[in-house]
Amino acid sequence: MALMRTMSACVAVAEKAGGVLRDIMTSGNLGIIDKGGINNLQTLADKKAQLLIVSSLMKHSPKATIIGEEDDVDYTTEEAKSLITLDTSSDVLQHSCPESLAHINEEDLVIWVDPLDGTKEYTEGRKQDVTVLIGIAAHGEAVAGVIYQPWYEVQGKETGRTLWGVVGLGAFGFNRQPVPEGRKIITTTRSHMQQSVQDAIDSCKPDKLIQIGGSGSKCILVIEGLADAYLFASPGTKKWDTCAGEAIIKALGGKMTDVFGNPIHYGADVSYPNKTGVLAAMRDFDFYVSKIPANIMDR
Ligand SMILES: Nc1ncnc2c1ncn2[C@@H]1O[C@H](COP(=O)(O)O)[C@@H](OP(=O)(O)O)[C@H]1O
Ligand SMILES: [Mg+2]
Ligand SMILES: [Mg+2]
Ligand SMILES: [Mg+2]
Repeated sequence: MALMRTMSACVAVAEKAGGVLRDIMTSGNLGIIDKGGINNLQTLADKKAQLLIVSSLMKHSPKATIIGEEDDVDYTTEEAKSLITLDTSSDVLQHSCPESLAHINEEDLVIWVDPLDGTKEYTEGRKQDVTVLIGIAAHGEAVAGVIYQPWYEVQGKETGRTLWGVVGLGAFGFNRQPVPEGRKIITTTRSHMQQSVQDAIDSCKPDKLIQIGGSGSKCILVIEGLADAYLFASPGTKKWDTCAGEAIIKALGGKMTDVFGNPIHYGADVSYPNKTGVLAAMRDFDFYVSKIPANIMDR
């Protein structure tokens, strides 16, 4: 039961954090900082949303390990206290914990927090690419996750939406399109393109390529059947980019690994970077793995 209790808080705080992203975008004062490297930005929204998420979860689930993307956030301030919420999601709490995860205790949980995924796109006003990601791992595996999309449009209104899932229970909050047999639409980065990424895609000979910002947004394309694979043959993403999406994709019967088909480990002491890239698909997973050249990351 610990997992569902913590998950219910993760869903509620992801939605609240989405409100922070909307408010800061509306204010027009993004406070953009360059963290170094290629298109590796931070804004006031990344920091404030992480402050809200992590201080709330520390209070709600104090025995869990919580790891957030931004490393310069001070949780001891008055602002941190004022942002704490102990809200939970009744949508989550109305489900029982799947049998396979019922033995997990709060201290077994590692929560990976990406307060704003798609920061580069956020700074460019590409709001549809932006998500809040909170993934929960237990014994090194992604087991539950929430993706909140603050600017998702319903009938022309930016109402936002929440996708969440638990392995063994299922996933909720989206519509999966029927997908034609054998179709190969690949989605990948738009702001971190590299030769190795292009080469891996080319060897899969896709019918179409969709380049959008954010790891969460690309997971959503795969989840909804608008893309068949998320392929990024490069280092660059970190555990907080992939944990939530992996859990939801797995809950639906799909798979996410590195580009060679090796599992991604999410234990508290793993190194953050996904050094050997990301591959996710709901079907034909082995096809994509079979097309990746063994030396792809050396290019
Ligand atoms: N070369 C790189 N350097 C730093 N971050 C990278 C990166 N490649 C990908 N990422 C991070 O991975 C996430 C998805 O990237 P992309 O949009 O290129 O697919 C983004 O998360 P954030 O926006 O949370 O930082 C992005 O910053
Ligand atoms: Mg970032
Ligand atoms: Mg991210
Ligand atoms: Mg981020």
